[in-house]
Amino acid sequence: MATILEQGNISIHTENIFPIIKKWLYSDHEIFLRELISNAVDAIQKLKMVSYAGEFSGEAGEPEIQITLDKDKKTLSVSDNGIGMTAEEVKKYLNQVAFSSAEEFVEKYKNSTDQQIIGHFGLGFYSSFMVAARVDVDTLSYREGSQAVHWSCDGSTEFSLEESDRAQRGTTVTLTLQEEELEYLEPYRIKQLVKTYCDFMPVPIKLDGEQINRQKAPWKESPSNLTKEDYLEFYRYLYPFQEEPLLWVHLNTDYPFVVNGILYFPKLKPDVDVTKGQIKLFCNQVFVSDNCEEVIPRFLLPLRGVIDSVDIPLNVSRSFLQNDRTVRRIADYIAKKVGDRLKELYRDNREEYVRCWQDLGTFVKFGSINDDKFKKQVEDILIYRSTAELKPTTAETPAVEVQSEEGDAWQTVTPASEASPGPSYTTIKEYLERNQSRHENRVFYCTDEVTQATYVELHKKQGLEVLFMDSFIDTHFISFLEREYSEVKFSRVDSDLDDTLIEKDQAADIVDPKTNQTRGEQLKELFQKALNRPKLIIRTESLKSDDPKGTPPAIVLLPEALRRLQEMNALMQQQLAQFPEEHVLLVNTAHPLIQNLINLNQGSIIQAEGQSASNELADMICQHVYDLALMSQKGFDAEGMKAFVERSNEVLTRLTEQAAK
Ligand SMILES: Nc1ncnc2c1ncn2[C@@H]1O[C@H](COP(=O)(O)OP(=O)(O)OP(=O)(O)O)[C@@H](O)[C@H]1O
Repeated sequence: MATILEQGNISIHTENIFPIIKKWLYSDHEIFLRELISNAVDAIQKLKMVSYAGEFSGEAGEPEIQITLDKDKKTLSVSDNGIGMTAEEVKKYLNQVAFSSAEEFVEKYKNSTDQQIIGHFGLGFYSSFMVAARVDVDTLSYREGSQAVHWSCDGSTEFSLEESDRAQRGTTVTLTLQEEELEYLEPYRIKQLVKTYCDFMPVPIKLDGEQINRQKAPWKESPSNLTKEDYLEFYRYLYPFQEEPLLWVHLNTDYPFVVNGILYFPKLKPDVDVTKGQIKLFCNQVFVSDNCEEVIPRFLLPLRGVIDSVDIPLNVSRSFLQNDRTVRRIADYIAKKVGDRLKELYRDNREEYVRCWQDLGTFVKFGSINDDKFKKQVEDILIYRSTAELKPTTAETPAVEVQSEEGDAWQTVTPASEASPGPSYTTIKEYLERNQSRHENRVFYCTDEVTQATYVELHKKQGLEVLFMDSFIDTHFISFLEREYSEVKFSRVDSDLDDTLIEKDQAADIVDPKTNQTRGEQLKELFQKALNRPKLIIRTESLKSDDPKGTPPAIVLLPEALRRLQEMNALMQQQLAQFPEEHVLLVNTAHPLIQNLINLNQGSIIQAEGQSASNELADMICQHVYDLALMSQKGFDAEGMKAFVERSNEVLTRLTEQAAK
């Protein structure tokens, strides 16, 4: 029989602390394991420290934590080969420190209705009583000549302390589980918990001899020790079966707060919910939370990876966290690092920057709209694909100031590819400077390269530079740019035609003595009659070109203000913008087809009263020209498509009949 060293009452001030602990956050009982393993890790680290300090000269052995499950005895034990405790320490730490921290915690939160406590850290050792009917601690201190001791407590405020015959240094905490907590005897459940909370703890955690944690936490390593493959491997580990990230940033600072972490830029998809964070929050390699929406700026939510900081308060509510000064400074630090990373890539590897821009751009734009500081940081590296043929970008292009701190490493996923001309990219500033003499303070942009191809081509042919603003965030971003550059007018290529695209057409003004109408008026009337759309505005202009056949016979224009109104209404009603009936059909009088049309129609006027065959054909061709112009603005509905096909066949039949005559 072991010598009983002491029996007594644990000094606590809150009566019946156990029922409160047991009830505390029922769903979070599982954190007891995290707490026990954290204590075991601490005990192992402490042994290292006393060893370094020369206070321990014995054999430390390989650090390790063992979890043992015994279904018969209904026990779960966590065993470490750390520093251990003397009888005095057991009394001090388990009876007083542990209890007082548990008491303090319960005191603080027992009336709290806010269940959103971020980490539930600090409950410590006594969280065991959430699941255990009895807790036994068997421990032997590293101190020479120590007597091993056994502490036991059955959940009441009474404890017993006896001598133990334990021979190995370290501590074993054994929980005899309550009947309703027997799930913690299942190996799969323990593996799952270790994987969630303790995967990156720096000591091997073993269950039945098998190591069940990954142990290595790359974010704690020096960036210079990590290869590209290490970063990628870690990403795949955290987010299996996902596309490779574009690039990453390794956070590593000790002052004025401690933050470590690796943040990855994933490829952004329009359907990704950017309001849901996927960055994992850790505290000293212990998993805290699956998102840290309160810790990082909103616009950084699309990023993935890990942030680890002991300076983020965890026993607080999420709303408190948001307003915490240190947390806000940490958030600013992270945003700045991300901005620096992008600037560095822009400066050092422009090709790579451009390659990733399709995805990065959305992110950078989102950040610019949402965060003024970030906007200032990245405004010079916001680029747009342009129709201008600019010189291939090189590393010598305007340098961007990048602040780098020792220890921060920036890596890119793909090495710079061989220089290839590729598409040109420009900043708005460069665009405005380049085009100042031709169209001051005016930016032409295109939101859909395919449907707006005709318009882009028209601009290009006349040497007007068009920017592609075709990512899903760009509609919002253009409004943002307009606020930023208040003196600049942004016009979509299909909103109106710049004067430089139009030639003064003398012929259109000639009055036909037979009808007393100008050619322009005749055409307008012809189209009005054929199309019969009262809201349609018909304009006749001669489009400038060396080869009129190369320009379209007609185009549909949608005035900028009108289109935006439409888009806004649609947004408010959460619908897709409908194509407004009120739009402009610009008929290109320079095109041979339009010239022929006038002749065809005139022929019919002379020929006969009423609707002649050529009259009919002219009408049909008008409708056809309109349909073709409309096609680049909107698709046909079923009826429109049917009419278009039928008319195409009819027009072709008539034309072939005429040609065969
Ligand atoms: N496995 C162990 N080996 C050695 N000492 C231990 C062990 N477990 C607990 N202790 C001692 O008991 C004390 C109380 O533990 P407890 O978990 O309640 O609080 P803590 O670890 O100090 O802080 P926290 O509340 O953040 O967990 C510890 O500080 C430590 O000195």
